[in-house]
Amino acid sequence: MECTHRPSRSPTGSRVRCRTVCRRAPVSFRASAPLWPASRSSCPSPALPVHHASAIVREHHPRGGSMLPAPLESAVNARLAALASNRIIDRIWARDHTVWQPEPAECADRLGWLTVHQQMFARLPAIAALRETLRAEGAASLLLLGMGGSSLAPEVMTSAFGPAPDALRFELLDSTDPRQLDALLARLDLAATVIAVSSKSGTTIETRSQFAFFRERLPDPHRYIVITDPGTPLEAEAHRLGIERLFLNPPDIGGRFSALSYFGLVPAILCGVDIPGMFGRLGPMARSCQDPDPAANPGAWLGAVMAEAALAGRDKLTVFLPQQVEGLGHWIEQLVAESTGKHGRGILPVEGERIGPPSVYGDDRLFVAYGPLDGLAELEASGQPVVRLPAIGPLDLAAEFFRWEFATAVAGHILGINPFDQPNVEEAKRLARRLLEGVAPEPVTPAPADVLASIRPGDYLAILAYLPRDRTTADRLERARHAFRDRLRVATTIGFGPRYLHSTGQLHKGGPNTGVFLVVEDPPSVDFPVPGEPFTFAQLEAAQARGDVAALLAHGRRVARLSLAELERLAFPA
Ligand SMILES: O=P(O)(O)OC[C@H]1O[C@](O)(CO)[C@@H](O)[C@@H]1O
Repeated sequence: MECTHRPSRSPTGSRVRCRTVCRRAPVSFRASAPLWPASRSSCPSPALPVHHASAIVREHHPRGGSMLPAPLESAVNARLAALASNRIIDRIWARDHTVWQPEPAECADRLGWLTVHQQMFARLPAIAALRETLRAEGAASLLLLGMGGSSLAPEVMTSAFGPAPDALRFELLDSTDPRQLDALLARLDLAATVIAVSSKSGTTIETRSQFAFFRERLPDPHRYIVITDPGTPLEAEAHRLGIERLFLNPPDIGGRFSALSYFGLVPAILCGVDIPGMFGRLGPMARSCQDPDPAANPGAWLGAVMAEAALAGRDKLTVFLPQQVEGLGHWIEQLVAESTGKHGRGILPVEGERIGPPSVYGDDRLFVAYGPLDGLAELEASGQPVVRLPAIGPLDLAAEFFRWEFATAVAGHILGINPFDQPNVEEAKRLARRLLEGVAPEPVTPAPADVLASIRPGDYLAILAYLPRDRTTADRLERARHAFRDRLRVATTIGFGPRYLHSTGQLHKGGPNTGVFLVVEDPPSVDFPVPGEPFTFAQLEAAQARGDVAALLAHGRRVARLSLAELERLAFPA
C-alpha cells in the first residue's frame, strides 16, 4: 500500500515520504516478517537524489588540505581535471559500472552504499524500539558474531561512543582462536546476552562455527538476531530455528561498504550509539560527495590523492587518528585494502603506527592525519606528503565512512580496478578447507631471519598473528612492530588471524609483491569442538593460518612462520 503521509526531510536531506508508516508497519520485534524487502514494498525508499549540478546544495563538508611534493601535486591536479571532464562523479551517482569496468558483474549491483543511509533512516526508530524491548527482557549485552565488513563498523562506533547506560554492552567475536573464545565465555553472562549473527553471504566459516558453538549453550531462538542478505543459507537457518528477529539487508552492497546499512546500524543502535546524531553530519558529507567538481568534493579529492600517490610509489597510506576514534583505522584498512589490492596493484593502509621521526620513513608513504597531532609538522617539513583532515569525534564516524567509501570508489577508477570484488579471498579459504580434510601438504617456509633479510625499501612487513586478540598480546605485537619499523624503515602492519583474512588478506595476495609476512602462532592450551564438524576451533584456526601461508607462497610472497617469542627475539636482537 502506498503511503499518503506528507513528505518530510531526513537529516541526510532526502525526502522521506512515509516515516510514520515505516515506524509502525513491519517492525514489531516479534514479527517474523523481514524488514527487507517486505518493508520496501509497503514503504518505498526515498527517491534517489538525481543529481543535477545546478541543484547541488553548496553546504560543503570541509575537503581537507594537503602538503604534497610538487610532482604529486601536479599529478593530482591533472587527475582532478580528468575526473571532471569525464564526469566521473555524476557517473558514479548514476551507478555507471563503466567507471570501473566494461562488464556489470560484481560492480553495478554493488553500489547500494551510495544511498542506503536514506533507506535506513526510516528504520532507525524500529531498531531503537528493539533495544528497549531487549532491555525490558533483561538483556545486558550484545554479542556480535561476524567477520570483516559484518562487524568492523559496529566495533568502531561502539568503541568510540563507549558503553551507554540504557543500552546493551558490546561484545565482538571475530576469531576462531579458542583462547579468545574461552576468555569471552568467562566474562559473558550468557543469561543476559543477546547474540547477533551477522553475515552477508551467510556462509562464512568463522561465523557459522561461532553460531553453532553458542547455539549449543544458548538454544532459545528468541535470544538471537540475524543480519544477512535475502535468500542466504543463514536466512533459511534462521527460519528453520524460529529466529524471528531477522534483518534482511539490501543485497546491492558489498560487506566492506555496508557500514551504513543494517550490518553497521543494528548492533550500533542496540548498543546506544547516537545514530541520528551521526546522520546529522553524514548528510552534508554525502551531499558534498555529489559535487561534480572533484576538487571540491571531499571523497573524490581524497580518492585522487590516494591513487595518484600510489601510482607515484607512495602506496603506504598511513592514517593517524585521534585516540577516541582510532578504531576507524581498522575499518579504513579493510575498505581500502580489500577494495584496491588486486591485479598486482593496490594501496596498503597502515593503521596503528605511532608517528615517528622523519628518519624512520621511506619515500613510499602518504600520510593522512585528522586534526593537529604532535610530529606532523616535522613530517611535512621533511618533505613527506601529508593530507590534513579536520579533527573528528564519535559523531563524525558516519560521515567519515561515507567520505572513505567515495574516495575508495574514485581511487578504484584511477587505479583501473573494480573496487567492489575480492578475487583472491577465496584462495586461502579453499586451501584451509583442504588442510582440514587432510588432502593438502603442510606448507614449507624459509627461516624468519632469511625472510626479514630480504626486505628492501618500498616493501612492507605484515605481522599476521593467530593469537588471541587481547590487550597483552596486542601490546607485545605493537612493541615488536615499532622496533621493526624503526630499524628497517619500512611500513608495518599487524593483523590478527583469521580476522585479517577478511581485510588486508586480499591485498597481501592480490596486490603488489612488496609484502614480507611473518605468521605468528602459539599452539593454544585450550580447545573446543566446532559443533556439527569433524574439527575443533584450534584445528580450524591452524588450518586457516596454514591455508593463508600456502596461498601467499603460491603467489610468490616472502613468508615465514614463527612463535611470538621468536618474533620478539627478531625485533629486539640481543
Ligand atoms: O558478511 P560475510 O559474507 O560473512 O563476509 C565477511 C567478510 O568476508 C569478506 O567477504 C571477504 O573477506 C569480506 O568482504 C566480508 O566483509
